[in-house]
Amino acid sequence: MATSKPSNPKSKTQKQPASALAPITLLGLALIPLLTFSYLQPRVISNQVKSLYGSQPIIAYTQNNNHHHGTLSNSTSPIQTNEQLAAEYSHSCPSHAPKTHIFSLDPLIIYVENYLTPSEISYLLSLAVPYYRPSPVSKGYTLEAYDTEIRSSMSAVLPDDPVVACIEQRSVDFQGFMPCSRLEDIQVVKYAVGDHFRPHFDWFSGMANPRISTFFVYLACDGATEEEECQGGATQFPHFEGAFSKLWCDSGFVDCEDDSGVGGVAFKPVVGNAVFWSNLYANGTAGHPGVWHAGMPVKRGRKVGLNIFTRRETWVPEQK
Ligand SMILES: O=C(O)CCC(=O)C(=O)O
Ligand SMILES: [Fe+2]
Repeated sequence: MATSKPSNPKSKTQKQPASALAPITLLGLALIPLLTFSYLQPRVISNQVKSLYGSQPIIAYTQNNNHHHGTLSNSTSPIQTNEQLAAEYSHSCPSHAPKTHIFSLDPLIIYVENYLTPSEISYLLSLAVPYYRPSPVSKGYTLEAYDTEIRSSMSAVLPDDPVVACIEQRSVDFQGFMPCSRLEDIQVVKYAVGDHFRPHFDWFSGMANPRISTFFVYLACDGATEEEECQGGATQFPHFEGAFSKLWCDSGFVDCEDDSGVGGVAFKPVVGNAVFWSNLYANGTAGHPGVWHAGMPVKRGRKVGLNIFTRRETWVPEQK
């Protein structure tokens, strides 16, 4: 069953439960031309960035079922164009049932297969293009700073958009139907060869409104040719101390040949999949040392990911 769509996709208000959908669906149908029109308009987006979008190239990704990282291939379902996807998502968010695996209870780490569909991934990759800027780092209490020794990559804060709104809704529903207002604007991050993010917490001490959780979703891991995959670029949790089944290695989700010698666990960039973790201890205090994590250097090709951060309280864009 589809999830209803807020009339303003970026209003980040809670969506209606499915049972209350009928009148809203009718209203939604009546609003389609309006929303489609609005999708084609320039949007004012978070803080600094203002831009037009709408005619980015469509990257044809297809479904991959073989659990290895790389681009998506061998589709069974047709890929929608960006325009089709935006029109559909403006009407209602489609149902989506990703497959979840608890990796660890303490810290809480959940692995999600197919968190995003191939069409959504193509869409986000196109949407991000005009917004890439060098990725900032947060240093203690200071605001944005740049230090490529700590973090080298390009980040794109995504604009107000119907597909983004549905992915945000999916992300708060996953977390017990939280209000959408707790989410930061979601961010695409792109790593070329040699790019990395040194070990860090997404939460830091002194954050007035801490990031309580993170989704990191893999959008691309590709190389020079269509068949080639990226190498490196795992998301590593060097202080993770728990044991896990060898099946995590066999599935291709965890890099068990990691040669960095630091132990812990490293998740490979498997396109479409996500790692979700809580930055908190079970009693709600931040931050759990087991989720200290890094984006390992990319050794070949490019890796693109999506950060979805949830705050404890309503997120105010200026807030760091
Ligand atoms: O690139 C990764 O695997 C992790 C990225 C990350 O930790 C972040 O952007 O905060
Ligand atoms: Fe991080």
